[in-house]
Amino acid sequence: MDNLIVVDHPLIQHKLTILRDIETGPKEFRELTKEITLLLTYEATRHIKTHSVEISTPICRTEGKMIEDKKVTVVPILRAGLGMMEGVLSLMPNASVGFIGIYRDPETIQPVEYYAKLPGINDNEIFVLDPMLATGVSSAAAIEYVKKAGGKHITLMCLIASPEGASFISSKFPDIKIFTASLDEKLNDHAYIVPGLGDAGDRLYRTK
Ligand SMILES: O=P(O)(O)OC[C@H]1O[C@H](OP(=O)(O)OP(=O)(O)O)[C@H](O)[C@@H]1O
Ligand SMILES: O=c1cc[nH]c(=O)[nH]1
Ligand SMILES: [Mg+2]
Repeated sequence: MDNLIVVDHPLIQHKLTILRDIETGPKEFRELTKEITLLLTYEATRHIKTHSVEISTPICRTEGKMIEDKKVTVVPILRAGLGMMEGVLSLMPNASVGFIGIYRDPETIQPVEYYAKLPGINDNEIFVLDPMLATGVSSAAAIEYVKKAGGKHITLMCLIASPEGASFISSKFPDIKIFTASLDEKLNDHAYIVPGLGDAGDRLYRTK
């Protein structure tokens, strides 16, 4: 899978290990989700354009490079993607944010879309956020929605991907890169990622 990038930096591995631990409570879980996402963002934004600006240092005039984060749109998939949002926004505070609400029906394992509000996305760089790429149906539904709204430059960021989810997304959207902190072993009979971290939304918001 050429379009799957596993960002297995030691700092990310360390934080992901604590995140997975069943003993880690919601406060730390939220902090780690933000921190890992921030580190993933560093890699996932390598391709974004820079432009030259002239500035004065205390010594002389010089040219520097800057990004235009006003042309970036972040799209967390509710609920659990919300936990990743601040990690991206802390590096690109002028990005616009769109929200897509999707939950996975536990019986059918099909995505149920219940909310969507996207800003104008024009030619923006779009980062879809979904912490768990399990079967991939939720991310695929969100990507389809963003594409229908005119999104062209889409990157998917997740914390943990399953082989099944990663190959589903990469065959459906060969032009989309997936950045993940880990490619896990497999899905279990309930389509949960193994070893995974359980239900990301429940752990972020203590709903179970
Ligand atoms: O790859 P998939 O098989 O689609 O599974 C992944 C999705 O499942 C979870 O959402 P969930 O349905 O638990 O909703 P929540 O975020 O509101 O908890 C998770 O946050 C992903 O969006
Ligand atoms: O392992 C999984 C699969 C789907 N959703 C989660 O939150 N975790
Ligand atoms: Mg959930």
